[in-house]
Amino acid sequence: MSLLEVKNLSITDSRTGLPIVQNLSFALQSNTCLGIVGESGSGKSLSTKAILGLASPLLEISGTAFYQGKDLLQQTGEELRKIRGQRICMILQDAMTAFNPLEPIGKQMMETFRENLRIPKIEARQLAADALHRVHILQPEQVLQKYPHQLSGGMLQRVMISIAMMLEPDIIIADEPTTALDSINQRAIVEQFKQLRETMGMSIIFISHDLGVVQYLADDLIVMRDGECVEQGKANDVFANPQHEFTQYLIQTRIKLSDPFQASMEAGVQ
Ligand SMILES: Nc1ncnc2c1ncn2[C@@H]1O[C@H](COP(=O)(O)OP(=O)(O)OP(=O)(O)O)[C@@H](O)[C@H]1O
Repeated sequence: MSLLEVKNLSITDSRTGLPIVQNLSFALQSNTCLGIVGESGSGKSLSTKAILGLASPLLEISGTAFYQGKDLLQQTGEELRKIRGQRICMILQDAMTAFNPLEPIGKQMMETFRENLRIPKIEARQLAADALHRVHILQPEQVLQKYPHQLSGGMLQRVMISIAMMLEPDIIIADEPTTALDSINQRAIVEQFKQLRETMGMSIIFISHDLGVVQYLADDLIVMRDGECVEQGKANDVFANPQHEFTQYLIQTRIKLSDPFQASMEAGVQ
């Protein structure tokens, strides 16, 4: 049985009546990575946000998204908040917006752990330090004292991933987590996602423009254009033998854009 099964997800702008996403269906199996690629504005982010109840209330959402016997599209805000904190985590492209700029990173990590894992303060503090250690952040105690603006984008991404690691969700949805990073940081983050799956058994939905990264990480692939899925299948098959002309075009043109990532992979830079 699939961990998450989305059927006929459609999203319409209720102000204009215009469809934004149409009849998107996919299944996420446990301990696999599903890559979602497609051009900008094709509805990749919005589809996953809608599933988690994070889309604007001005959008009309229909279809089903079953997770553990529950249709996420029918849950209350409170139930979805619980699921988001504990079972399905979302990691955003711009890590800076995920943190409160006015509080140190460590305090924010502790609050997240205390709320979702129901552990005492002292344990939460230790967990925050352990979390940073897990993602190879040196001198974690010092980093815990820092405010978000004092850390680089790559570092904040790692912090977000480390929080997700400790919460041990079933699913991590990563929305272009490497787009804002240079190739060395990109490589490190991609390796961390790989580890999440391999060592912690999580399932990942990985949204990206970078076909090289997706090819490296994904087991299954969805290709979106103009709010519709134009092709889906096993990632290896799609990359080896793309059927839809849009996928062929993407693979021919976009794979070149991931040259810096490929080069860093070949050089073995960590
Ligand atoms: N609240 C909203 N109201 C109306 N339209 C919206 C809203 N949010 C997003 N859209 C539109 O939905 C479409 C899909 O946006 P989405 O962010 O999902 O694209 P995307 O494929 O993730 O693109 P990118 O790769 O640039 O992040 C876009 O045309 C966007 O303008």
